Amino acid sequence: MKMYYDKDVDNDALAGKTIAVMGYGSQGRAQSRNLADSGCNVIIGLREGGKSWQIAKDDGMTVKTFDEAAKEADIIHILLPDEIQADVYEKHIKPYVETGNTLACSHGYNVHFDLIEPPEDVNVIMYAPKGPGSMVRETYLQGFGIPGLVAVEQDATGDALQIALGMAKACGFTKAGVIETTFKEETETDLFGEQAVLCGGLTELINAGFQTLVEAGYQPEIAYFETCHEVKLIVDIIYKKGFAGMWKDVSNTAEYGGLTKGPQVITDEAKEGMKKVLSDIQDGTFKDDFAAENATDAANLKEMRAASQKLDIEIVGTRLRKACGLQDDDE
Ligand SMILES: NC(=O)C1=CN([C@@H]2O[C@H](COP(=O)(O)OP(=O)(O)OC[C@H]3O[C@@H](n4cnc5c(N)ncnc54)[C@H](OP(=O)(O)O)[C@@H]3O)[C@@H](O)[C@H]2O)C=CC1
Ligand SMILES: CC(=O)[C@](C)(O)C(=O)O
Ligand SMILES: [Mg+2]
Ligand SMILES: [Mg+2]
Repeated sequence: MKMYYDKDVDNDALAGKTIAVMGYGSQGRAQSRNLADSGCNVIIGLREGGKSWQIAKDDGMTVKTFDEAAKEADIIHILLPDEIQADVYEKHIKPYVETGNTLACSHGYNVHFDLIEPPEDVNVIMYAPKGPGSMVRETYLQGFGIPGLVAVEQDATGDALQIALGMAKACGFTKAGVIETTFKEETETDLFGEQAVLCGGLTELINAGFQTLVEAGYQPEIAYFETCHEVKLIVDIIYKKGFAGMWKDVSNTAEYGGLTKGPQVITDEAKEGMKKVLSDIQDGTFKDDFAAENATDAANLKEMRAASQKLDIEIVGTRLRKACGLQDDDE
């Protein structure tokens, strides 16, 4: 495992280079502001008339169409939703990519699954934060940064890795450190993590716990505090001190109960389910499924999103977070 920190970065790696960040959403806004605050020459590529055009302008960014930004850029960093990157690349980026340019991303999905096939005479790099856009910006402003990954798929100019490290450093990631990986490893592990643990698995676990208590007749508010609100508090300990630190911080009662009953909940069957999630990612089943979903205007996703927002835990949680002054109403 090779890890890079601030000290490993050539501070001239980005000298004289114009960076076009395509997209100004969760990652685009956070990374663009970090890059700009670190002294990089950043322009933003967006579709005219979209919501983020004015947001970027209000942030003081130089905003251009995708085509204009791609024409001007030495480094084109694509921070658009994965499902639309290939279309925007083909129509608004590919015609302007020149020999020696750099194509960058923060998730290897489109390159790994050959949905974007860059020309051979450009650098193809990735630097990926292991966390959401909000934390990319928040930790940077705190003078630190979240850890991440860095990968080089193509090195046309001989300094592709240093360009990736320079951008990661400008975003704050090399303060915590970035691990060198490949587009395949980042893509497959990131998809697995968000499906089986961080987003999919965790919400199913929390909701199942909430439903179990409510169906047994306990107050929904207590069920919410116990199975959802407190998850952050426990995970914050794991984040800083690992499992051992958490087990040490909680009561012996919780430690004994957790160690004996945890495997009764996350059973071998759950582990088999995780292996199926991973094999579906590895063999392209998920990629094809996601492409089919987006070919139908993401109808199923919209239906599932609407159903999720109507869950009892969401109703109870919104009410409680407001009552406790915890509700964060930003988008
Ligand atoms: N979200 C995260 O925390 C993380 C994301 N990543 C990766 O970063 C990349 C960007 O993800 P993320 O920041 O979440 O993306 P977002 O969904 O937040 O991107 C929104 C941006 O994309 C533009 N956009 C959306 N749809 C279209 C469209 N059809 N045509 C043109 N522009 C469009 C929006 O512009 P408009 O205002 O015009 O709609 C907006 O600027 C992805 O590869 C993702 O996997 C990696 C790590 C973490
Ligand atoms: C925030 C993050 O790392 C995710 C879950 O992989 C994503 O948003 O794609
Ligand atoms: Mg991720
Ligand atoms: Mg992801």
